[in-house]
Amino acid sequence: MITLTNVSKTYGNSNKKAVDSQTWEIPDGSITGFIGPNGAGKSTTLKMITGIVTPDEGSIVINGHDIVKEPIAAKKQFGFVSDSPDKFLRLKGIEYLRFCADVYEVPEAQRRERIDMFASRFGLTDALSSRIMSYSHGMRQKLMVIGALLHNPSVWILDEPLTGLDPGSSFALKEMMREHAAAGNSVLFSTHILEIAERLCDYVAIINHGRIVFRGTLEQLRARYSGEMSLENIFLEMTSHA
Ligand SMILES: Nc1ncnc2c1ncn2[C@@H]1O[C@H](COP(=O)(O)OP(=O)(O)OP(=O)(O)O)[C@@H](O)[C@H]1O
Repeated sequence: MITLTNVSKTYGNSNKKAVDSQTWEIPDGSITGFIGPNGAGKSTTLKMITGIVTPDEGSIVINGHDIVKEPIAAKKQFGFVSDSPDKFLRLKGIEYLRFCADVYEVPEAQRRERIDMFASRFGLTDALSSRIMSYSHGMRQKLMVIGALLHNPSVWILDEPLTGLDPGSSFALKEMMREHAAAGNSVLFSTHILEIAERLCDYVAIINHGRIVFRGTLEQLRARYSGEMSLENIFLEMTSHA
Protein backbone atom coordinates (compact mmCIF):
# COMPACT_ATOMS: atom_id res chain seq x y z
CA MET A 1 0.00 0.00 0.00
CA ILE A 2 1.26 3.46 -0.89
CA THR A 3 -0.16 6.60 0.70
CA LEU A 4 0.58 10.09 -0.62
CA THR A 5 -0.39 13.02 1.58
CA ASN A 6 -0.30 16.58 0.25
CA VAL A 7 2.74 15.91 -1.98
CA SER A 8 4.11 18.78 -4.09
CA LYS A 9 7.23 19.35 -6.21
CA THR A 10 8.54 22.35 -8.15
CA TYR A 11 11.71 21.93 -10.24
CA GLY A 12 14.51 24.52 -10.02
CA ASN A 13 13.39 28.08 -10.66
CA SER A 14 10.13 27.09 -12.33
CA ASN A 15 7.08 29.00 -11.13
CA LYS A 16 4.85 25.99 -11.88
CA LYS A 17 4.39 22.95 -9.64
CA ALA A 18 5.20 19.72 -11.52
CA VAL A 19 3.23 17.90 -8.80
CA ASP A 20 0.63 19.85 -6.87
CA SER A 21 -0.83 18.83 -3.49
CA GLN A 22 -1.46 15.17 -4.31
CA THR A 23 -3.31 13.11 -1.69
CA TRP A 24 -4.28 9.60 -2.78
CA GLU A 25 -3.49 5.96 -2.18
CA ILE A 26 -2.61 2.79 -4.03
CA PRO A 27 -4.34 -0.02 -2.12
CA ASP A 28 -3.25 -3.63 -1.69
CA GLY A 29 -4.85 -6.34 -3.78
CA SER A 30 -5.35 -4.13 -6.83
CA ILE A 31 -3.87 -2.65 -9.99
CA THR A 32 -3.88 1.14 -10.27
CA GLY A 33 -3.34 2.77 -13.67
CA PHE A 34 -1.80 6.24 -13.67
CA ILE A 35 -2.78 8.23 -16.74
CA GLY A 36 -2.37 11.82 -17.86
CA PRO A 37 -1.19 13.97 -20.77
CA ASN A 38 2.49 14.52 -21.61
CA GLY A 39 4.14 16.67 -18.94
CA ALA A 40 1.27 16.19 -16.46
CA GLY A 41 3.61 14.97 -13.70
CA LYS A 42 3.37 11.15 -13.82
CA SER A 43 7.11 10.42 -13.89
CA THR A 44 7.79 13.09 -11.25
CA THR A 45 5.20 11.46 -8.98
CA LEU A 46 6.68 7.98 -9.54
CA LYS A 47 10.21 9.33 -8.94
CA MET A 48 9.07 10.82 -5.62
CA ILE A 49 7.34 7.59 -4.57
CA THR A 50 10.57 5.69 -5.32
CA GLY A 51 12.88 8.19 -3.60
CA ILE A 52 14.67 9.40 -6.75
CA VAL A 53 13.23 12.92 -6.38
CA THR A 54 12.52 14.48 -2.96
CA PRO A 55 9.14 16.18 -2.46
CA ASP A 56 9.11 19.84 -1.41
CA GLU A 57 6.11 19.15 0.78
CA GLY A 58 4.03 16.23 1.99
CA SER A 59 4.75 12.60 2.80
CA ILE A 60 4.83 9.28 0.95
CA VAL A 61 4.49 6.07 2.96
CA ILE A 62 5.05 2.61 1.46
CA ASN A 63 3.85 -0.34 3.55
CA GLY A 64 4.26 1.81 6.66
CA HIS A 65 7.70 3.23 5.77
CA ASP A 66 8.20 6.90 4.88
CA ILE A 67 10.36 7.15 1.73
CA VAL A 68 12.20 10.26 3.01
CA LYS A 69 12.60 9.29 6.66
CA GLU A 70 13.23 5.54 6.21
CA PRO A 71 14.54 5.26 2.63
CA ILE A 72 16.16 1.80 2.91
CA ALA A 73 13.16 0.17 4.61
CA ALA A 74 10.79 1.84 2.13
CA LYS A 75 12.89 0.82 -0.90
CA LYS A 76 12.88 -2.83 0.18
CA GLN A 77 9.10 -2.80 -0.24
CA PHE A 78 8.94 -2.13 -3.98
CA GLY A 79 10.32 -3.00 -7.39
CA PHE A 80 10.57 -0.07 -9.82
CA VAL A 81 10.82 -0.19 -13.60
CA SER A 82 11.72 3.23 -15.00
CA ASP A 83 10.71 4.43 -18.46
CA SER A 84 14.28 4.07 -19.76
CA PRO A 85 15.68 0.52 -20.07
CA ASP A 86 19.02 1.55 -21.63
CA LYS A 87 21.22 0.78 -18.64
CA PHE A 88 24.29 -1.35 -17.86
CA LEU A 89 24.70 -2.00 -21.59
CA ARG A 90 28.14 -3.63 -21.28
CA LEU A 91 26.86 -6.32 -18.89
CA LYS A 92 25.41 -9.61 -20.04
CA GLY A 93 21.75 -10.05 -19.12
CA ILE A 94 22.55 -12.71 -16.52
CA GLU A 95 25.26 -10.49 -14.97
CA TYR A 96 22.76 -7.65 -14.58
CA LEU A 97 20.25 -9.97 -12.91
CA ARG A 98 22.90 -11.36 -10.54
CA PHE A 99 23.84 -7.76 -9.67
CA CYS A 100 20.18 -6.95 -8.86
CA ALA A 101 19.89 -10.14 -6.78
CA ASP A 102 23.06 -9.20 -4.85
CA VAL A 103 21.80 -5.67 -4.15
CA TYR A 104 18.54 -7.04 -2.77
CA GLU A 105 20.24 -10.01 -1.03
CA VAL A 106 18.15 -12.64 -2.79
CA PRO A 107 19.35 -16.12 -1.68
CA GLU A 108 21.06 -18.25 -4.34
CA ALA A 109 18.35 -20.90 -4.69
CA GLN A 110 15.55 -18.33 -4.97
CA ARG A 111 17.38 -16.16 -7.50
CA ARG A 112 17.94 -19.12 -9.82
CA GLU A 113 14.33 -20.21 -9.56
CA ARG A 114 12.99 -16.68 -10.18
CA ILE A 115 15.38 -15.87 -13.02
CA ASP A 116 14.45 -19.14 -14.75
CA MET A 117 10.72 -18.52 -14.25
CA PHE A 118 10.69 -14.87 -15.41
CA ALA A 119 13.08 -15.46 -18.32
CA SER A 120 10.97 -18.36 -19.49
CA ARG A 121 7.70 -16.39 -19.29
CA PHE A 122 9.28 -13.51 -21.25
CA GLY A 123 11.07 -15.75 -23.78
CA LEU A 124 14.41 -14.27 -22.73
CA THR A 125 16.25 -17.39 -21.53
CA ASP A 126 18.62 -17.72 -24.51
CA ALA A 127 19.47 -14.00 -24.54
CA LEU A 128 20.69 -13.89 -20.93
CA SER A 129 24.22 -14.90 -21.95
CA SER A 130 24.46 -11.96 -24.41
CA ARG A 131 25.41 -8.36 -23.64
CA ILE A 132 22.55 -5.95 -23.03
CA MET A 133 23.88 -3.66 -25.78
CA SER A 134 22.90 -6.34 -28.31
CA TYR A 135 19.27 -6.42 -27.04
CA SER A 136 16.30 -4.75 -28.71
CA HIS A 137 14.33 -2.11 -26.76
CA GLY A 138 11.69 -4.69 -25.79
CA MET A 139 14.32 -7.21 -24.61
CA ARG A 140 15.96 -4.52 -22.45
CA GLN A 141 12.55 -3.59 -21.04
CA LYS A 142 11.86 -7.21 -20.09
CA LEU A 143 15.29 -7.54 -18.44
CA MET A 144 14.63 -4.42 -16.36
CA VAL A 145 11.26 -5.84 -15.28
CA ILE A 146 12.90 -9.12 -14.20
CA GLY A 147 15.64 -7.25 -12.30
CA ALA A 148 13.06 -5.14 -10.46
CA LEU A 149 10.95 -8.12 -9.43
CA LEU A 150 13.68 -10.60 -8.45
CA HIS A 151 13.46 -9.78 -4.72
CA ASN A 152 9.73 -10.50 -4.83
CA PRO A 153 8.62 -7.03 -3.65
CA SER A 154 5.03 -6.63 -2.53
CA VAL A 155 4.65 -3.29 -4.33
CA TRP A 156 5.29 -3.03 -8.09
CA ILE A 157 5.80 0.44 -9.61
CA LEU A 158 6.13 0.47 -13.38
CA ASP A 159 6.61 3.57 -15.57
CA GLU A 160 5.09 2.75 -18.99
CA PRO A 161 6.11 -0.92 -18.72
CA LEU A 162 4.35 -2.20 -21.85
CA THR A 163 6.02 0.18 -24.30
CA GLY A 164 7.93 -1.79 -26.91
CA LEU A 165 6.86 -5.24 -25.74
CA ASP A 166 5.67 -7.71 -28.36
CA PRO A 167 2.13 -9.11 -27.91
CA GLY A 168 3.30 -12.30 -26.15
CA SER A 169 5.49 -10.43 -23.66
CA SER A 170 2.84 -7.77 -23.09
CA PHE A 171 0.32 -10.53 -22.36
CA ALA A 172 2.78 -12.22 -19.96
CA LEU A 173 3.46 -9.00 -18.04
CA LYS A 174 -0.24 -8.13 -17.76
CA GLU A 175 -0.89 -11.66 -16.50
CA MET A 176 1.89 -11.28 -13.90
CA MET A 177 0.44 -7.96 -12.77
CA ARG A 178 -2.99 -9.56 -12.32
CA GLU A 179 -1.51 -12.52 -10.40
CA HIS A 180 0.48 -10.18 -8.15
CA ALA A 181 -2.57 -8.06 -7.31
CA ALA A 182 -4.74 -11.15 -6.82
CA ALA A 183 -2.22 -12.38 -4.23
CA GLY A 184 -2.96 -9.24 -2.17
CA ASN A 185 -0.16 -6.98 -3.42
CA SER A 186 -0.25 -3.53 -5.01
CA VAL A 187 0.64 -2.65 -8.59
CA LEU A 188 0.96 0.95 -9.83
CA PHE A 189 1.79 1.62 -13.47
CA SER A 190 1.66 4.60 -15.78
CA THR A 191 0.44 4.32 -19.33
CA HIS A 192 -0.68 6.41 -22.28
CA ILE A 193 -2.68 3.51 -23.66
CA LEU A 194 -6.23 3.96 -22.41
CA GLU A 195 -7.43 0.56 -23.64
CA ILE A 196 -4.85 -1.08 -21.37
CA ALA A 197 -5.97 0.99 -18.39
CA GLU A 198 -9.56 0.09 -19.21
CA ARG A 199 -8.93 -3.66 -19.41
CA LEU A 200 -6.32 -4.11 -16.71
CA CYS A 201 -6.97 -1.69 -13.86
CA ASP A 202 -9.09 -1.91 -10.74
CA TYR A 203 -8.49 1.81 -10.15
CA VAL A 204 -7.37 4.70 -12.32
CA ALA A 205 -5.74 7.91 -11.19
CA ILE A 206 -5.91 10.75 -13.71
CA ILE A 207 -3.36 13.55 -13.39
CA ASN A 208 -3.46 16.93 -15.11
CA HIS A 209 -1.10 19.86 -14.49
CA GLY A 210 0.34 18.02 -11.49
CA ARG A 211 -3.01 17.51 -9.76
CA ILE A 212 -5.03 14.31 -9.36
CA VAL A 213 -8.31 15.17 -11.07
CA PHE A 214 -9.85 11.71 -10.54
CA ARG A 215 -9.04 8.58 -8.56
CA GLY A 216 -11.45 5.67 -8.36
CA THR A 217 -12.83 2.73 -10.31
CA LEU A 218 -13.79 2.94 -13.97
CA GLU A 219 -17.42 2.51 -12.94
CA GLN A 220 -17.13 5.55 -10.65
CA LEU A 221 -15.47 7.48 -13.48
CA ARG A 222 -18.23 6.59 -15.95
CA ALA A 223 -20.91 7.45 -13.38
CA ARG A 224 -19.70 11.05 -13.49
CA TYR A 225 -20.54 11.29 -17.17
CA SER A 226 -23.87 10.74 -18.81
CA GLY A 227 -24.39 8.48 -21.79
CA GLU A 228 -21.96 6.00 -23.27
CA MET A 229 -18.79 8.08 -23.32
CA SER A 230 -15.61 6.14 -24.03
CA LEU A 231 -12.70 6.35 -21.61
CA GLU A 232 -10.88 8.30 -24.33
CA ASN A 233 -13.58 10.95 -24.47
CA ILE A 234 -13.82 11.13 -20.67
CA PHE A 235 -10.05 11.50 -20.48
CA LEU A 236 -10.02 14.26 -23.11
CA GLU A 237 -12.86 16.05 -21.36
CA MET A 238 -11.12 15.86 -17.96
CA THR A 239 -7.70 16.96 -19.17
CA SER A 240 -8.72 19.67 -21.63
CA HIS A 241 -9.40 22.06 -18.75
CA ALA A 242 -6.60 23.62 -16.72
N1 LIG B 1 14.41 17.23 -14.28
C1 LIG B 1 13.52 18.19 -14.54
N2 LIG B 1 13.88 19.50 -14.46
C2 LIG B 1 12.97 20.48 -14.70
N3 LIG B 1 11.68 20.25 -15.06
C3 LIG B 1 11.29 18.97 -15.15
C4 LIG B 1 12.18 17.87 -14.92
N4 LIG B 1 11.48 16.71 -15.09
C5 LIG B 1 10.23 17.06 -15.43
N5 LIG B 1 10.12 18.41 -15.47
C6 LIG B 1 8.88 19.17 -15.76
O1 LIG B 1 7.90 18.73 -14.84
C7 LIG B 1 6.63 18.61 -15.49
C8 LIG B 1 6.12 17.17 -15.33
O2 LIG B 1 6.96 16.30 -16.07
P1 LIG B 1 6.86 14.70 -15.96
O3 LIG B 1 8.04 14.13 -16.69
O4 LIG B 1 6.67 14.33 -14.55
O5 LIG B 1 5.50 14.43 -16.77
P2 LIG B 1 4.89 13.07 -17.36
O6 LIG B 1 3.44 13.10 -17.01
O7 LIG B 1 5.67 11.89 -16.90
O8 LIG B 1 5.08 13.29 -18.91
P3 LIG B 1 5.20 12.22 -20.15
O9 LIG B 1 3.84 11.59 -20.29
O10 LIG B 1 5.50 13.11 -21.30
O11 LIG B 1 6.29 11.25 -19.82
C9 LIG B 1 6.84 19.04 -16.95
O12 LIG B 1 6.48 20.40 -17.06
C10 LIG B 1 8.33 18.85 -17.15
O13 LIG B 1 8.82 19.78 -18.10
